[in-house]
Order: sequence, then structure tokens, then C-alpha cells
Amino acid sequence: MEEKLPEDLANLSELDEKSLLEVLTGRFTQNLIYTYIGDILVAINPFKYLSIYEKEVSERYKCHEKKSLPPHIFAVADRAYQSMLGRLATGPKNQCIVISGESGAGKTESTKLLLRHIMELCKANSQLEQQILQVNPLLEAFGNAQTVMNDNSSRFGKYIQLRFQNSSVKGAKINEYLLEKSRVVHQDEGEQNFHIFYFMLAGISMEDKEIYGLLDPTRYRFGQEDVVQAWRVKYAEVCNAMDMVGFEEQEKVDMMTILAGILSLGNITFETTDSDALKVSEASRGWLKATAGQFGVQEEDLLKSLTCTTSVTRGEAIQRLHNQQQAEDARDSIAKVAYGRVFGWIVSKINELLAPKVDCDVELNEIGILDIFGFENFAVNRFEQLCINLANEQLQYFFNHVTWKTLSPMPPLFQDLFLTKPIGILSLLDEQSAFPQATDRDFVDKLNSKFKTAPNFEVVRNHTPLFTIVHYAGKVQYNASGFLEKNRDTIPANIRELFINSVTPLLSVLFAATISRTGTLMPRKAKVRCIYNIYIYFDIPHSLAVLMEKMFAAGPHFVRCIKPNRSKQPDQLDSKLVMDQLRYNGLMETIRIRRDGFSWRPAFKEFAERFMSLFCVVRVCLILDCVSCVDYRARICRRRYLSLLAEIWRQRQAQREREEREEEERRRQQLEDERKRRPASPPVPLPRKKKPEPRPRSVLSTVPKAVHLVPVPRPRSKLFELNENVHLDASLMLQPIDEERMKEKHLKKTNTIRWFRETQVRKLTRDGSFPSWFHGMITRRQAEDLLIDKPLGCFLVRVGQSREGYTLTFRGADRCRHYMVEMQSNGKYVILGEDRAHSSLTDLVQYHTQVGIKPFMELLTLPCGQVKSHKPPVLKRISDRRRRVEAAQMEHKDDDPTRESRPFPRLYPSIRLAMREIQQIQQVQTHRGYTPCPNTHTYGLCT
Ligand SMILES: Nc1ncnc2c1ncn2[C@@H]1O[C@H](COP(=O)(O)OP(=O)(O)OP(=O)(O)O)[C@@H](O)[C@H]1O
Repeated sequence: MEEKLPEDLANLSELDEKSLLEVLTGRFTQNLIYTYIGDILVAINPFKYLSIYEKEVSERYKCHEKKSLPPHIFAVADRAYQSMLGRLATGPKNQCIVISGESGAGKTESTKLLLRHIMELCKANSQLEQQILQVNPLLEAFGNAQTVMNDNSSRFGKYIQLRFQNSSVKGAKINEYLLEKSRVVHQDEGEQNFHIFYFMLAGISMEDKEIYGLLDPTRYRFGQEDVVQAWRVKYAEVCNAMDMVGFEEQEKVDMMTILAGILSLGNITFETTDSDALKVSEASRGWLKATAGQFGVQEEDLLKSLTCTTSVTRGEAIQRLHNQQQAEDARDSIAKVAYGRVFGWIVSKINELLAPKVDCDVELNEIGILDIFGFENFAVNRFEQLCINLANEQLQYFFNHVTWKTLSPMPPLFQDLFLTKPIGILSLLDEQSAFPQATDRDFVDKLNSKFKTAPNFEVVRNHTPLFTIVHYAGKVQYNASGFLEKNRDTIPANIRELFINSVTPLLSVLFAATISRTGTLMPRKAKVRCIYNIYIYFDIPHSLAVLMEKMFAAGPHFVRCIKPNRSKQPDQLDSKLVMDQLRYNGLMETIRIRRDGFSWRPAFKEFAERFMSLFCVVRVCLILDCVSCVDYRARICRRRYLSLLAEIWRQRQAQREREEREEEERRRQQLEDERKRRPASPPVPLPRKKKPEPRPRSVLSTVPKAVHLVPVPRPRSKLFELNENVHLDASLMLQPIDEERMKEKHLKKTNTIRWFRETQVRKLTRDGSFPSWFHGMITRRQAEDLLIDKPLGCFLVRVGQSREGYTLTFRGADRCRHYMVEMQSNGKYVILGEDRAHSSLTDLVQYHTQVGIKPFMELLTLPCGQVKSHKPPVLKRISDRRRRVEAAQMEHKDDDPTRESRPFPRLYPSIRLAMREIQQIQQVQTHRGYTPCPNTHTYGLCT
């Protein structure tokens, strides 16, 4: 039998490193990956599937406070949700869940599980929950990449805010931090570019490949077929996620074209000429053309921005020619900025689409989930590591503050060393970045002279500009090469100007955008001439400060993720690695403090409300006196507090026993009296069970469940009366109240008909005919009558009578089911509660002939067709008109593909020409016996 190991380490009486490790290892080997330390959840990554996230498990963890369940990530989600609603003794309050751990420890997975469970908890009949769940795959595709540490490593930090009105979710907002843009142009050995490039190249259809200007995907550096197949699936998922969240088709095309432009840009190489000027190599001329087309700019302008810098001095424009290195740097910086901004745009678009649609005076509560990189200490630590560790320093400070309160021994290193103005590290960095001639060495020299005596700073004597910071988690040596350039992260004015004038509105908006105080992209409405450079990292202190402000004001929850081994293997636990992480995370110290203090640390109000009944038993004033004068969390109060509680429990117990004794005595006395009163009477028979009175039948209950399946003879219905003069039943119009209601109903019906005519007919008809399963505007009852004697899975689609949308009616096993089909703002169709968006109703129907509809997972089988002779005159008229329009369109159709309904890249003809040119060059090369590989520089994706 397996040993029962403690679920909460704070309850252990004896706890040192050895016993802690023993408990965690023991639990891990029993597949118990979650353990509490008070209210902190420790999660060890199992690196394998565990059946602990199934639906039944998540059901059990709904409002688990009432039950005693093992530690689980769902329990954290539930506690945050219930606390946010004020159901756990405190009033409603914002909550934040901080997830930390090193790369590959399981933060992203934990975030997804938290989101999933919170969406389960607030489940209402809305599409929003599904949309929120789709945000993760989208962000992962664009912000994650394979690294040596983790195959799906998040290369950015995120803070997801879920906003609620009472118990239902009303919207979501994401803040992204520190995207590692340099990955677009350079990846270390064993690492990859951002996932989206691979997904796109593997998943894109041949037709789209030509449209965006991509080469045959087989030319890219791809792995085995099964990997490519997985990427294909992922690409479909990303496209679906964009549809679900609400991206427009043209926006998607523009975005994909920009990504293709980044790849083409990577193929541009330079050659020196006899004069000083640089030129684009012969082999990559086609790529220059393609890039210009994909970015929607003029080829000459793009070339100029790559090969020279223009500056204006005293009203005079001065051109400085680039050398080869500078030209390559300009090329790479365009790629990085363009990618960074596309990512920022995706986030701001998600925020716009998922913004709560409620009146601004409605107060919303919030649960925030922070998933940010863990502390990093590599062989070479660069600017990115400094930013990440700075963020972690601040988070640790927050953790200590919450955990230890007044006992925190940690000096605010963050504040002193980094943020003090004007001599903090970041201020000095900004100061040096502002001098065009300053070097990274100058910056380090400045640091050395200012901080040589600071306790957390160490001077490093070396040719390379190095310095060391003593972080809470250990010493980190930073290499400052490239710090000034990265901190400037400026877009040269001519490049910015070029893109602001792009014919692709998305690029124009992206390059005119500013970065907000929280580090988020803020698109500007109007085109703005560029005068200022943008400092991307400039706002790190601000963005952290804003985040911290939110977190300090919220109820905190901590999830500490632990990586059990470096080789990403299941069932293996490297004790040293785990111990190091426990120390880095500050967990060892926490355990000690928690054991000495209290593992449960509610706010005073929460505590008081919970224990009010106890307070009544003893002298309330004694407790209040104690806890209000001295913070009861403080150790100084502990002994007094414990003895007080013990006294309360003792008294309460004594009283309970007294009451029980009295009750027992009373009952005994009663029986005795009874017996005395009727000494000789025969045993009283048990009362006969009374036959229950028939309950008055409510209007609803008079209708047996199956009634909808029984065909009711009815006058021939006006099934397809898509007519504005909708017929009203005269008897209903007799009562004035009903008259109002009927008018309203009529109005809704008229509006729906207009909506259908103006926006739907074109999409629904093929060759002027409606699909056989489409039955126009019929009632629920009429739909059921049509399906009653049909086989299982038979279905039809009808137009809703009171809303702009459709209903899919389906002959289920026991009854007819009606599924609402949501129309998204981007014109996509989704069955409410499903996670798949479709471009047309026909696609939706087709899809569900293969994939069952949730929750019963039943498939659509047979369309319930219309009887030809019954075809309503209005539908027939619409069909005929549509057929005539289509015929006229066919006559005028020329071979310009942009006339088709699908959106195209803005400069599609030039992309097409460029790709032809590239292919011709390749053919010539093959002819001459070269292996054509024009993608040598395609940012790590080439064969
Ligand atoms: N609860 C879990 N159950 C099963 N596998 C898991 C679990 N958590 C994590 N994993 C596995 O570990 C991998 C790494 O986890 P994850 O991507 O969440 O790490 P991370 O901490 O977010 O890393 P990074 O900081 O690099 O983004 C996942 O891809 C998954 O394979």
C-alpha cells in the first residue's frame, strides 16, 4: 500500500531540506504532482499525461472549499473565483494568480488549466468563454518557440485579466511583456524561430502559398513528416483561433503577408560595388521585389532604407551609405520590429475584441493570471536576461511582501539599484543610450564608478563589458555588449516613414503606433509623421509598476512550478535541480516562516467573519483587543493567539458536550413520560404512508416532454413567409398588452428578414438555390414536426424569428435538439459553445457531419429536404433573383483574381511577378548544376 504523504508541507512539525525533498519526491512517484505550502501551490511538471484534468475532476473542484480535496491547480482557480465573488467570507475583491518557475517548469500549462477551470466555473450560455480559451493557442503560435529548455517555450511574459460582472465573465485583457524579438533573425544551436513560421509554411495550401509569396514548403528546414503533419494541424488551429476571436479575413491576409515579407527579407543579401555604394546581390533581387510587394512599399524606397541612412541636419537631408554589416543590421532590425509589432497588434486586437461590452459605470471584478519567465542565469546573460531578472526581482519582492509581511528581510534591491533616479542602472542606461557616440563599455564604466561599493553589485575587470548583480536567487554576470543598441531599439526615421506610407493599412498602423506605459502597442488613428524614436524597453519600470500596483491591490495566489529534470523525461526527479528551484523560488524560507507563523493568512475581516461564532463564545473584546492592536500574523502575537484559540476551542467543546448531555437527558425524559402515560396499550402501528396528493399541474408540466415529437395537425404553415407583411394572428391582437408584444415581435421579425436578405442570401445560395437543409423562417415547433418521423441525425437549418442568426434543429436519440448558430462580427458561423468557427453555414454543416456536436457528440446525417412543390414563393423569388445576379457576374468576370470574394495581399500582382522571377532564377541555377537554395538566409528556416 502506498504511504499517505502530507498534502500541506506547512503542517509538518519537523521540516528541513531533506524531509521536504522526501515528501515531494514521494508524492511525485505516486503521481501526486501538487502539494500545498499553506496557500501556495507547488506543482512539479510530470512530463506525461495524467488523468487529473478530466471533466469529472474539474466538476469536483467546483466550490471545493466545502469538501476536502487533494491539492490541485483547479483548487487555486476555484479559490480565486470564489474569493473574487466574495463567497469566501471576504467581500468581492480582485484576485491575482502569480505563476512562476524556470523555463519548462509548466507555467504555460498551468495558465491554460487555470483559464479552463475558471471558464468552467463561470459557464454561461455565451461564446465569450470559448473565445477566451482560444487566446492561448493564438499567443502560443506567435510568441512561443522551441528552445533547448522547452519545446514550447513562451518567449514573452503575459498578464491575463479576466473581467467579471457578478459570476459571469464579461471580457478579457492581455498585457504582454518583453517579447524576445531577436529570435526572428537569430536562433542559437538547437533552437527554432517562432512557431508560427513553421505552422504557416507547413499548413498553408498551395494556392495561399502563391498568394502570399512563399516558396514550396519542402525547401524549408523541416523535420520529419510527422512533425510537419503536427504543424499543419497547428496552422489550422491558429486560423480557427483567429476566426473565433473575431479577426477579419482581410486582416488575416495582411498579417500573413507581412510574415511572408519577413521571410523574404531574410533572403536579401548585399554585394559591394566598385563605387562606395552597396547593391543587392543578383540572386536576391527577386526577394527584394517580393519583400516590397509583401510590405506594400516601393522597391526603390525599400532598397534605399536598407543601404543608407538619411538624417536631417539644419534643414538639410544628409545621406550616409551603409557598409555591408550596417545594411544587414538594417535588414534584421526591420524584421525584428515588424514581427514585434505584429505580435503587439495581435494582442491589442484580442483586447479590442474581448473588451467587456458593458456600460462604463458597471463595476467589474477581475482575476489576473501572471505567467512570466522565471529567473535566468545562462553562460552569457544579455539585456533580455537583465530585464527578465529585474521583473523576477520585483515579483519576488511582491511574494515576500505577501508572505512575510512585516518580517521581510529583503532590501528592495530593485528600487535601490535599478530604479533610483538619476543614478539607478536603468536611468544610466537611458542616459547613455541618448548619446549617439556612447558605447557599451562607457555604460559599464559608469556602473562601476557609481556602484562599486553597492552590496548587490560587483565590478568585473575584463576587456568585455561585464558586470555582476547579486540577485535574490544568486549572482548573475551580465555581458553588456549590445545593451545600448537594444535599449534604444529605435526604428530609423526613414524606415519608419517608409512603413507608415505602406499601402497595407495594417503596416501603416503598426509603424505609426506608440508603446504604452505598460509596454503594449497603442495604434494611432491618424497617420503621424515620425520625428521621435521609440524606446521599447524604456517603460519596463513603468510596466512593472503598473502591474505591481494591480497585484498589491488584489487577493494573491501563488503557483510555484518545479521542473523535475533537465531531460524532460517523465518519472525522473533530480533532487539537486528541484532543491535549487525551491531555494530560487524562496520556498525554503517560506516553509520556515509559515511553520513558525501561520499557513493560513486571511485578511482580518475574513478571519473575523469566519470565527465570529467562536468569538461569541468567549470574550470577544479580548480577541479584538489582541488582533487589532498587534497584527495577528506577526510572530510576537503568536503564542498569545494560539493559547487564546485553544481556550476558545476548549470552551466551545465544553459547551457542545454540555448541550449534547442536556439534549440526551431531555429525550430520555420524554420517552419515560410517554411510557408512563400508556403503559398497557398495544404497540402503535406505523402511520401508513400517505398517498401523495396530485400536484397542481403548471402550464409547463401539462405539456408532456415528448409532445414536440408528436405531429400536431395544423393549418398549412406559412413556413417560408420571408415577407415583411408578416401575418399576425387576429385573436392575439385583441388585448392591448399583447398588441404591444406582437408589434415588437413583428418588428424583430421584419429586421431579421432584412438582415437575411441583405447579408445572408449571397452567402447561402449556390447557383441561385438554397441548400436543401435550409428551411427559411419556420418556428421551433414546425421544425420539430418536420423531423419527427425522420431518422436519427436528420437536420435542418432555420432562421431565428426574434434574432439575427440561425438555429440548427437536429433529430436526436430521444428528442429534437436546437443549437443556436452564432454569427460573429467577422462573419464567421459558430454553434454556441463549440470551439470551431466556419466561413459559411455550408462549411459548418459539412464539418458536423464528421465531428459530433457538444455535449452529446451526435453527428448530422441526413438533410431534411424541402418538398419541391412546397417551396415558398418568397424563397423561390429570392433564388431566382440570385441566379440572375450570378449569371450577370459570370459574364463580366475577367481573370483578375482580386475580383473574387476572397481577400488578397494589397500588392498581389507585384508579389506574383517577383515570385515568377525568383522561380526563373532558380530554374537557371538548376540548369547550370547549382542546388537552388535561395532561402539561405530565411531566418533559420531553410534546408
Ligand atoms: N501538468 C502537466 N501535465 C503534463 N505535462 C505537462 C504539465 N505541465 C507541463 N507539462 C509538459 O511540460 C512542457 C513544458 O511546460 P510549459 O510550456 O508549461 O513550461 P513553461 O514553464 O511555461 O516554460 P517557458 O518558461 O519556457 O515557457 C509542456 O509542453 C508539457 O509537455
